[in-house]
Amino acid sequence: MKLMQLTSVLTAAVIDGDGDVEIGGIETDSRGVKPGDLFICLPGHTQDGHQFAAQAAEKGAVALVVERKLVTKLPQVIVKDSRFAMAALASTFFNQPSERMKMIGVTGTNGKTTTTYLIEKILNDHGLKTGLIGTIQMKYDGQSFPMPRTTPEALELQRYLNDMANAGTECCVMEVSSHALEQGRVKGTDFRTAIFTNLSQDHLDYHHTMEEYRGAKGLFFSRLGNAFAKDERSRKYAVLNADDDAAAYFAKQTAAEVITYGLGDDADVRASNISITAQGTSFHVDTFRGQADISIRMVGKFNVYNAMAAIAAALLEGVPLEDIKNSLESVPGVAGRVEAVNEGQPYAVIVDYAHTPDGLENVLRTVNEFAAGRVFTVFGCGGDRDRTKRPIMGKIAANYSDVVFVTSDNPRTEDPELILKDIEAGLIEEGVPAESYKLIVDRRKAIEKAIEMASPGDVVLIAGKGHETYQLIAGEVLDFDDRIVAKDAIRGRQ
Ligand SMILES: CC(=O)N[C@H]1[C@@H](OP(=O)(O)OP(=O)(O)OC[C@H]2O[C@@H](n3ccc(=O)[nH]c3=O)[C@H](O)[C@@H]2O)O[C@H](CO)[C@@H](O)[C@@H]1O[C@H](C)C(=O)N[C@@H](C)C(=O)N[C@H](CCC(=O)O)C(=O)O
Ligand SMILES: Nc1ncnc2c1ncn2[C@@H]1O[C@H](COP(=O)(O)OP(=O)(O)OP(=O)(O)O)[C@@H](O)[C@H]1O
Ligand SMILES: N[C@H](CCC[C@H](N)C(=O)O)C(=O)O
Ligand SMILES: [Mg+2]
Repeated sequence: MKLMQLTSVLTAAVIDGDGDVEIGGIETDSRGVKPGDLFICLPGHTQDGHQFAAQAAEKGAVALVVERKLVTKLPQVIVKDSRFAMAALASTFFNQPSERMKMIGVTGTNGKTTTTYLIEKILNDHGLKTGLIGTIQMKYDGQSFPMPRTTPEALELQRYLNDMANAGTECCVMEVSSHALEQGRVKGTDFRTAIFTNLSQDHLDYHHTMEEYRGAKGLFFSRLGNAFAKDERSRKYAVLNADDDAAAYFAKQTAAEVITYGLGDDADVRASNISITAQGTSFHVDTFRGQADISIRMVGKFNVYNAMAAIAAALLEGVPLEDIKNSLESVPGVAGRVEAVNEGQPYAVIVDYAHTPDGLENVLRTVNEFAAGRVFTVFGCGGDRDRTKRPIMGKIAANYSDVVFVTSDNPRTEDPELILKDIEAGLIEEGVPAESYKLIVDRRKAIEKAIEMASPGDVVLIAGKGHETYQLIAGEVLDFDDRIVAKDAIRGRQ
């Protein structure tokens, strides 16, 4: 495709130089440029992509997209916002892949991964070829790929969506993080259904205040298109958790048809008679397409919410409620989400990805509902991320546990001991006696210690890292999997 043709989607962009140059690919990282590429200079949070234009040229870039004119021999396309340009050019270059599939997106502080997994399962069982993009992986057409982040950057996203659509995928269900919305990573992606799970504290390092954080999530709903399009395929839906205060705000922002779920009588999809055991959760559900009694194999009231969101989304795709029920009941669980580590030991060990105050409180409430004995919680908080959540999570852990093992999550570039101290501040403020908690920097040792102390009937909850198979310490990526470490510790004791 010629530069002029590709960039014609950017009405106000100015081309300085030869617009007839042939563009073979698009790249935003100079280190990955291949001959024939168009290099887009992005102003980042730590670096300015404009500084790498010369390096990109050396590696064979044939044109640049810039926000300010550079001294260069290459033709350059001058734009106001190169992130917007990236989204527009990527979706054009890859032939608008989101218009070739039904796109379902899930945003919210907690429950995105779980909800996307449920929807993917229901739609695939129904015979709709469905792909998935999110925290754990991307998968479609029997293949899966690990993902470095929850929501890919616009350029990668359009590339992946194109691969998916070309493989015959009919629906794509993906997680849409608040970072992605704020950075415009899903601009150029045409969503049919936007789902909201819940809003609670996280990422205040990035969004600063809860209002800003809510505003970022709101972008998802305000950007959805027309609810009343003539052909059904083009209609838009906002599926909102009516029990969360933010739902009313999102409902106001959107031009899509609002479908609600929750426990209240007014919700379009509403659950009642919730019953939780260590094996799973059962509930009754009333919907705009009938009612059913459903028993899922995942524990926790919060999973009833995830299931309701999935039910609403699947009903909108025409899946009968009876089929939805069968699919939901067949899901064994999602990796690293309330995942039991079972080596035949007389106490329970559970690995969970709760890494926010609300997530931790929810999973601990659930654990307390079925724990026959004491509850031991092993957890930490990630470094280079929201610091204000640390003491809050410390308090929550103490309130719902008999003993708390405060340890490292992914310290990244921070001093691990100081992160533990931030969490301890919450424990001290709460007046938790010193014998009720331990600070153990080494996560393996903390897990071993908790498991060593467990008696029959006790529950050891290991929270924060879930499916992760690594630990990020001082810039290094070390092998670490809570499930394997816990297994070794259980076996070591036996
Ligand atoms: C805060 C944030 O989201 N940062 C993302 C952002 O980084 P940045 O703006 O700092 O980029 P930068 O390093 O300054 O570089 C600017 C430009 O120069 C280019 N560059 C840089 C160096 C070089 O040698 N050559 C070169 O061309 C870069 O490719 C980039 O285009 O753009 C980068 C490239 O796309 C991302 O990798 C990076 O994600 C970082 C790694 C990250 O950790 N993000 C997390 C916080 C995140 O996005 N998390 C959410 C999940 C949140 C949730 O749970 O809800 C997610 O969606 O995963
Ligand atoms: N609907 C929910 N409400 C509150 N907490 C939840 C909900 N669903 C899951 N959780 C808790 O949050 C943890 C993370 O769940 P999940 O991975 O589905 O969320 P996520 O939104 O994808 O997280 P991330 O932002 O890291 O991608 C779970 O392990 C569980 O403890
Ligand atoms: N998506 C979340 C993951 C946090 C997982 C936790 N293990 C950590 O490293 O903080 C984030 O980017 O904040
Ligand atoms: Mg996720």
